[in-house]
Amino acid sequence: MAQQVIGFVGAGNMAASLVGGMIAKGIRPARIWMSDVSEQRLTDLARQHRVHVTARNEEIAERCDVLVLAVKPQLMAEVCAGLKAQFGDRTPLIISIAAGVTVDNLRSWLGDVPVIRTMPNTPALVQAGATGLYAGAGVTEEHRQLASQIMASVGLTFWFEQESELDAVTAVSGSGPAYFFLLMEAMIEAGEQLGLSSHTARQLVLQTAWGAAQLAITSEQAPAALREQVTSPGGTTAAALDVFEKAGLRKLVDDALTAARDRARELAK
Ligand SMILES: NC(=O)c1ccc[n+]([C@@H]2O[C@H](COP(=O)([O-])OP(=O)(O)OC[C@H]3O[C@@H](n4cnc5c(N)ncnc54)[C@H](OP(=O)(O)O)[C@@H]3O)[C@@H](O)[C@H]2O)c1
Ligand code: PRO
Repeated sequence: MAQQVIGFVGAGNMAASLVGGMIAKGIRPARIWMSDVSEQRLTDLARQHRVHVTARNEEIAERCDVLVLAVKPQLMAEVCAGLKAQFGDRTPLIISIAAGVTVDNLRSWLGDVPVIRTMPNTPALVQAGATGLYAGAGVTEEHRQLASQIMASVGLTFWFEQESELDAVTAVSGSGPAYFFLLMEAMIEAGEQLGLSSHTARQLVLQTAWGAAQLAITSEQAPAALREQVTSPGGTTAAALDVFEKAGLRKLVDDALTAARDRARELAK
């Protein structure tokens, strides 16, 4: 990757996951700046990752070639106003990771700068992320490659032609890790109820989740076929799956992802 300096505005959960993954992949910490309102958080990140930190977002705008906007969507307008004042004649590449916030929103606050909107997820921390990207007006092929390189350093990347698709990406993979964590929590609790120790239930559930994901990723067969291979007719798995299906799990998942997609749309307003 070229030697551009990359600044993160907002050093919370998602920014820390991206930075942790980028550094583990070999990007030099000296090329990374992070700003936040929490001095403690910055101190911890500087100690952990050896990145540059500052409490002034303006310093990121002054120093960095690429600005990754990683504050909550509701704060984005205010934060962008502070950044814009520092650009002068420079037009840094803007990469937003905020849910819902559109390229038009961002360019109305930041002016005529190239904006790439993205939706990563927290498994970026272990280079197992999935990121959707959309290029707005003024984005060059070089900008695209730079954003691809940053996000590809922490997992898979997928470019989209329609910006609206990023709201669906948010519902599927941006929020997605939380759905799987919820299922893990529920399975660990159920395992404990069935008499396993907390430690054993946790180990069994996590290894099973990891193994199922690895199998699904590496197999040429669809998840439905892999599920059928676990399910002996009249056996234990069939008994469990019958409970899930009768309770309307598929409809529940559909409703949940639609709610996430709709919330992303609302955040744009
Ligand atoms: N978490 C995810 O899984 C995920 C995935 C994809 C995309 N995203 C997007 O990533 C963005 C950040 O989400 P997050 O989950 O990482 O949230 P977060 O943990 O709350 O991180 C945001 C950070 O920004 C700080 N901050 C608040 N005001 C600021 C300001 N004026 N200038 C600089 N920093 C400021 C916050 O500090 P305080 O906490 O002290 O306010 C916090 O440390 C959101 O737009 C979200 O949609 C998140
Ligand atoms: N976390 C952010 C949210 O919950 C965006 C996707 C994952 O809004």
